Amino acid sequence: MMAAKYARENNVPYLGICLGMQLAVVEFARHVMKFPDADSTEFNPNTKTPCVIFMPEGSKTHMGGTMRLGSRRTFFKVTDCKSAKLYGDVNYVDERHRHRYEVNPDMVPAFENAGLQFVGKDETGQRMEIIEIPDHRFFVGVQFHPEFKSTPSKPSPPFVGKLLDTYWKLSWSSGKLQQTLTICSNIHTLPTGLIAAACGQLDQVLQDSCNGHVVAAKHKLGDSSSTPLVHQNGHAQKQANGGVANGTCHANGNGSTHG
Ligand SMILES: NC(=O)CC[C@H](N)C(=O)O
Repeated sequence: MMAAKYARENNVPYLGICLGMQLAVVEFARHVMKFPDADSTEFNPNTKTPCVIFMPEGSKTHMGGTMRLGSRRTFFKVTDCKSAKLYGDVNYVDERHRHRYEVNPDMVPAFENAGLQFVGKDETGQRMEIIEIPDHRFFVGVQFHPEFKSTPSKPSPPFVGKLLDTYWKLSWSSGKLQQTLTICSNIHTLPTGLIAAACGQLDQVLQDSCNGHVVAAKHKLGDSSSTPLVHQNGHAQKQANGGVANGTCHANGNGSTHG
């Protein structure tokens, strides 16, 4: 909660996942909306300001069966937001879930009046999936777990966005993000991989760096049309001289070694 407060007040990039989003909401209620006893009923069942409440899915009582679990759909309700841009301006995303408590839907209008946006919701509009503070450089909370679908060569968009914004204070306004990424992608430094990941081109960059080249990513954010050219979990054969046969390389290992 202190980390969320510090990030919010000091314009430090913040990505809250599941409980991280819930705590950011409680923090916002306490310190922006001035409800000192705001809480999650998970921690204080008697709070007079229950901003996060038990919202079971499936059984309402059976322990173990009350969890909102697995892949669920999130619809973007605000199209001009950072999360929608990161996911490639899609209408919805499917991400994995694992929780029982959620933002109290009855308090959403009050939160929105105070400047907290609920940019992603489930199909009923009752379950809050993504929050953002529009005035902040990068303050994003997700009720789902983006890490579950994140892989080395296709990192999840919220993580890429947080890292990109940490390295550069990006301009997220319409049309500017692509321009900023194009400029950044010409800098041949560590973030080349990050840019490539954001553009769905990490496979290409890994392939080219195996061949001794470093290339700038050119495709637009969210464009996943590039064809993977390397083994992501692969079986390329490493030669005795330490080289990799056929110019192939691994994103995360498991190659066999000869000699
Ligand atoms: N995965 C989590 O962070 C769980 C958050 C919270 N304890 C819930 O069940 O809602």
